[in-house]
Amino acid sequence: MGQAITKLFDKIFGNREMRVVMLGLDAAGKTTILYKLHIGEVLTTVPTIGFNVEKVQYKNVVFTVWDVGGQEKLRPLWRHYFNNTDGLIFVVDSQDRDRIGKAAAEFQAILQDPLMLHSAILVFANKQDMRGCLTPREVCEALGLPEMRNRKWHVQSSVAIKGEGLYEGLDWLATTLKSSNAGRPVS
Ligand SMILES: Nc1nc2c(ncn2[C@@H]2O[C@H](COP(=O)(O)OP(=O)(O)OP(=O)(O)O)[C@@H](O)[C@H]2O)c(=O)[nH]1
Ligand SMILES: [Mg+2]
Repeated sequence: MGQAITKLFDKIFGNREMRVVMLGLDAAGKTTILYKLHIGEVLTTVPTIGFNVEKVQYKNVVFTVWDVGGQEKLRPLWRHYFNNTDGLIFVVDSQDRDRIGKAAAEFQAILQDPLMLHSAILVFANKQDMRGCLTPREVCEALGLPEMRNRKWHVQSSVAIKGEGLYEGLDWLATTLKSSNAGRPVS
């Protein structure tokens, strides 16, 4: 009995490991976000060909974050990262008004993949420091999130180069994933 309670307690409050895939068009700021979270610094990035993967600990959740290159020719490869994914982080360059429609089309395509039907969705409306950018609400509407039923989603305003909004986003993801009992206990 005591053991069963301890196990239950661990399941709810113990450390958990979550697998997260971070996608978005090229130059949205994915790699900047990953390394700001991982080492606390802004690195000079080059366009990602392939992927970067790092572990990021937040509170008692260890996120394994896969940051996949967003150039057009690389996007068909995204689906290879969908398996066993607990959460999707979709990064939008809020200043790139010309390509918000393209970002929305790619976003909708990801969500329709059978492997992604149950993943929680965190959107970073990034580059909020840029003049004339779309507001987080505009990004939310452009992506079609308000019409989305039966999905857990959240739009977080961010400035990756200053680290603003990043931990707030992870906080939502950690809380949401834990409440749906996603992820695996850390062994
Ligand atoms: N002003 C501003 N620039 C940013 C912000 N976040 C990222 N950048 C810049 O945007 C450029 C692209 O950032 P990356 O992190 O390389 O973009 P990415 O999404 O990884 O791009 P791919 O690897 O090609 O898919 C870099 O010059 C970053 O410094 C931000 O919040 N504000
Ligand atoms: Mg990159």
